[in-house]
Parts: sequence; structure tokens; C-alpha cells
Amino acid sequence: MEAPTENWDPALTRLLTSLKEVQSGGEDMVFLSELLQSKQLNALVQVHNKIVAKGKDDKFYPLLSNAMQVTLEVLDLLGDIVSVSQEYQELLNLLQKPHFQAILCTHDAVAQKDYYPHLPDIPPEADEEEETVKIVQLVKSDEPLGGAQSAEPIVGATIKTDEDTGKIVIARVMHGGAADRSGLIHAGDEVIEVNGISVENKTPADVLAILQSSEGTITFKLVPSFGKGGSRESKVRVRALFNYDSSDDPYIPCKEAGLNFKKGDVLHIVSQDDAYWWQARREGDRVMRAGLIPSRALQEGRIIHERQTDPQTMDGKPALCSSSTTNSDCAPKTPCSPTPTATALLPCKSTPKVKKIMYDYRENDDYDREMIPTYEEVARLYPRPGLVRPIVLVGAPGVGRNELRRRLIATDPEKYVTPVPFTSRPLKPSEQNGKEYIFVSREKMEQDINDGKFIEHGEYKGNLYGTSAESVESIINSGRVCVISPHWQALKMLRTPRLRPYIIFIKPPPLEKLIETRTLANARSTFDKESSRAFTEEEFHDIIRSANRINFLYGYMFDEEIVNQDLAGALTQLLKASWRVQSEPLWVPASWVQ
Ligand SMILES: Nc1ncnc2c1ncn2[C@@H]1O[C@H](COP(=O)(O)OP(=O)(O)OP(=O)(O)O)[C@@H](O)[C@H]1O
Repeated sequence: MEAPTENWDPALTRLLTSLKEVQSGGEDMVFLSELLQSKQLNALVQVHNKIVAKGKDDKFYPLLSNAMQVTLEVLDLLGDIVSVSQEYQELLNLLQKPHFQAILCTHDAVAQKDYYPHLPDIPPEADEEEETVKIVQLVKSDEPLGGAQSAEPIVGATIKTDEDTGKIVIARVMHGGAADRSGLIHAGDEVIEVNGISVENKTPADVLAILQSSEGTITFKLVPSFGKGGSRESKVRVRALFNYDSSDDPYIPCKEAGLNFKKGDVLHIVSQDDAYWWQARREGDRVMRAGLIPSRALQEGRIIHERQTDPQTMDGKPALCSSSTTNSDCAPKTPCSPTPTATALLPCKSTPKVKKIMYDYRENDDYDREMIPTYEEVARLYPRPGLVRPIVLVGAPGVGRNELRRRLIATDPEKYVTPVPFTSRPLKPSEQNGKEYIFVSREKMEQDINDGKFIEHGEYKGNLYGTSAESVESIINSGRVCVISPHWQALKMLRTPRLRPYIIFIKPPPLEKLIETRTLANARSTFDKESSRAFTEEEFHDIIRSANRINFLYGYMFDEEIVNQDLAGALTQLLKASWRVQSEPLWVPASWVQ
């Protein structure tokens, strides 16, 4: 490939240089690289730069925006003159030429900035007495036909029998479907005929049969419902906090119109017109037609109902219709369905052994009983200079968070930094304040804890230890990547618009692999602070149980999960995640972006 020439636009050259640093991307990268080096693009950029530079001199502003009107007035005046000189005659001919007039019309359109599309006029009020009928032709799409009592699989709309009139009406128009794209079919329209066949006294199933047997173009005769026109697409994006499978949902108005999704999927909510059934597309899907999903209100109602009717608890907490956790003692035994009859989570055995761990402070997850996981509104956070998101590694005690944190920092200690913890214990002669710990008095530390200045804190052998939010912030402000591996109870304090953390759940591998890898590596148990020894079998079970519990309670906060089976593999994944956080736009709670 040719190297850019000397006169190449500097912005293009910069883009090209940074593109060369990107390792992945495959064909897309090659395409982008060729495009950035093409002479045509460079020429266009040069033209653009010149126009922008000239525009600054005010040379390109129109003197008038009604040149054509002035021309017509001049022609009018000239037409009244009986004897005209040769110059007048020439001007008359020139002004009458259609090409000249077209140029003037174009000039005026540009001067008036009249190049935006015009919206169609609002239709006049229909005469109540007079029945207006519209004929709409749609080409039958090649989407598979379903057996539902609706027209949805064919034209992107559902039909129903109107309870009051007994007539067949359009119940819902799916955003992005054929009916919606036509702009001619709206919810509430009454269907009179389909392909010339009257639908009077027919059921939605009969109408569907007519549609199924039709080939090519389908013609609808409809009585429009004025005032119920199509609504604009909303821009709301949400992250789903539960799994949804419409085939398990007996209440969905049309199963074929349902959109299935998994916990963590980002959904574009295109319509919230219906209180119970929203229309959505999965972000990144190429399918234009939206699908039906339960609204937030409906899903919340289902979860509350489920908790009340089946108060199976996990450590005393009401059951949640939540994430499906594989290899989990806490996972539902059947796929979690959002119906009131859904199988609730089985009780999870509480961790039997209470270990004295450094940052274990009062349990605060009562708060999470109130959390009803439905949807979280999200927006894209674009990477930009000065925005360095901290990387937070959470997981079960003993799973290897600290080991991974240490290894990540070792790859580039200038870039990755962990905050120095505070302690109230006295400074030892061999120690230096600010190196291993920042030493403060117990009173000061207690005051700061009460003021909410610590993201985590705990007591060990009568002394307080903790990490302050300010230490995390000062690393962020220094432009380095803050890496922390706090106790999972710190997540609530950390996940704020101020810190904008990228939270990675460090997951244990299946039990046999956990035992195998840790035994092989002669791993040291973190359950015993007093002596260095191997993990016991019970402790391995605890790690798995604890991981399931954390995932169950806080899974909705995780940006990513990494299974820590083989340390080298987990570190590679961690480095990739770190790269993504710094270079890619990522979905975050919408409040972080506003
Ligand atoms: N993938 C792995 N394979 C083998 N050994 C591992 C692996 N990950 C961690 N270990 C070892 O397991 C032990 C515990 O790891 P680590 O101290 O990082 O746990 P932790 O999650 O930080 O626990 P705690 O919060 O209780 O301190 C260490 O000896 C570590 O070297």
C-alpha cells in the first residue's frame, strides 16, 4: 500500500497512524486503512478544508435568497418596454432560459437552507358522517409464517376483534415492520377487506388464513382511525436484567411477535405506548422489525407476585426471577420464566464458615432485597482523553482477585496503579507512611467512615483498615488506570457517576477444575490469615457458593465476567478488557453520561 504523500491532510495521517496501532479488526481494518489512504478521500477532505477556510471570510454568504422572484419582476418590467436596446434583448433572452432559471431556483433553495425533507401535511379532520376508506398494498415479506391469531408474521402488524364493535381492527403496528415502513397502517384502523375478500364476521384466525394463502402483494381495505397515527421511535436503550423467552410466556398477545433476550443484552426500546408491552430491538441485530417485550411495570409486577406467591429465599431474601447461573447451587432448575407461575430460585445454603477477613464489615445487602431487576437505562460512554475508568475485580474471597490484580499491575506498573489503603494501626519502625499504608488516627478514620468517604473498610485485630474514594479519584485524575479488588459489599459505593468503574466478575471454574488448578499451583488459602496453608475441600465449596451468591445479588452491575481457571488465560482476558475500556464506546448507566 502506498504511503501517504507529503501534502496529505494531517487529520487523515493521524487517523492512519492510530489505526496502525489497532491489532484486531480484520477485513474492516484493511478497508478503513485503504479508505484513509485513497486519493479521492484526501481530495474531498482538502475541498472541505478549503470551503471551511473560505467560509470563515464570509465570502460564501448569499446576498439575497429570492433571486428568482427578482428575475420575474425584471422580466415583467422588460416585457412592458416596447422598444429595447440590444443589451436589453440579450438580458431578456438570458433570464427566460430554463437552465438559468433552474440555477437561480437552486441558489434560492440553498440560500434559504431549503434542503431538508418536508413532512407531509396533517390530514384534514374526517367528516364524521362520511366513511373514508384507504387501500394499502404491501408486499408479503419472506418472514416465516406462524400459526398465531395475528397478521404479524406477514406484514408486521397484529389484528384483533374489537370488543365493542366485533370488527377486525389493527391491534398494534410493529416498529420497523412492513406495515410501519409503509406509514399507511395504524393501530385502530378497521380492516374491511383483505385481497378483495370481506372480513365481516370473520375471526382473526380466518384473516390470518387469508394472508397465509396470499402470494406477492397483499391489498388491505381499511377505515382509518384518525388521531391514532404511528408514534415516533424512542431513543431509549436499556440493559436487560433478566432472561426472557416469549415461548414460555402465556400472556404475550402474540408469541411470534415476542423478542427473546438474555440478561445483559442491550435493547433499543422503540415504543412504550402500551403500558404492558413495549416494542424493542436488540442492539446490534440487523432485523429492523421490533418485537414485543414485557414493560418495566409488567415485569416488576410479575417479580413481586412471584416473591409473594413463592417466598423461597436465599439467605432469607425473597426469590428473584433473575440471572441464570450455570453450575450454580442457587440457579433455578428450570429456565426462569417471567410469568407468575415461574419456578422460583431454590434456597441457597448460607456460607457455613464465617471467616475473619480484613474487609468484612457489617452485611449491607439487605438493601438489595428491594432491588427488582427489570431493565436499566443505559447510554454509550465514548472513550476520550482524561476519562480513565477504574477496573474493579470482584468475586468470591479466595477466587484469585488479588493475584490477578497484582499480575495486571506487573504488566505495566506505570499505567496500572492500586490505591494505598488507610489504617488506624500504629506505624512500625520499618514502615514509611504512605507506602504500604496511610496511617491515621482511629478517630479520624471513624469520622471519615461515617462521612461515607470510604468505599470499603473493616476491622482486624482491633485496627481499622480501608480504601478511600478520594484515593481512587486521585489515581483517575492522574491519568493512570486504577485497579482495585474490593470486597463485593463495596460495589454499591463504587458504582457511581463520579467513579464510573468497569466491573469485572472473577468467576471460579467448575469445582473439579478449581481444586485441580489450585492444588497444582500450591495455592494458599485466604481463609486463614494466621498461617499459610492449602485450601480445604470445604473452602473450595465455599468459593463456588459465594460466587453464585454474589452473581445472584450483584450480577446486574457486572460489565464482564472472567473465569479464573488458568491464570495466564485469565490475565490475557483482563488485558483485553482493559484495552476495550480505554478504546471502545461501552454501555453504562445513562446517568453517567448525562
Ligand atoms: N487460576 C489460578 N490457578 C492457581 N492458583 C491460583 C489461581 N488464581 C489464584 N490462585 C492462587 O489462589 C490463592 C488465593 O488467591 P488470591 O489471594 O488472589 O485470592 P483473593 O480472591 O484475592 O482472596 P481474598 O479476597 O480472600 O484475599 C493464591 O495463592 C493465588 O496464587
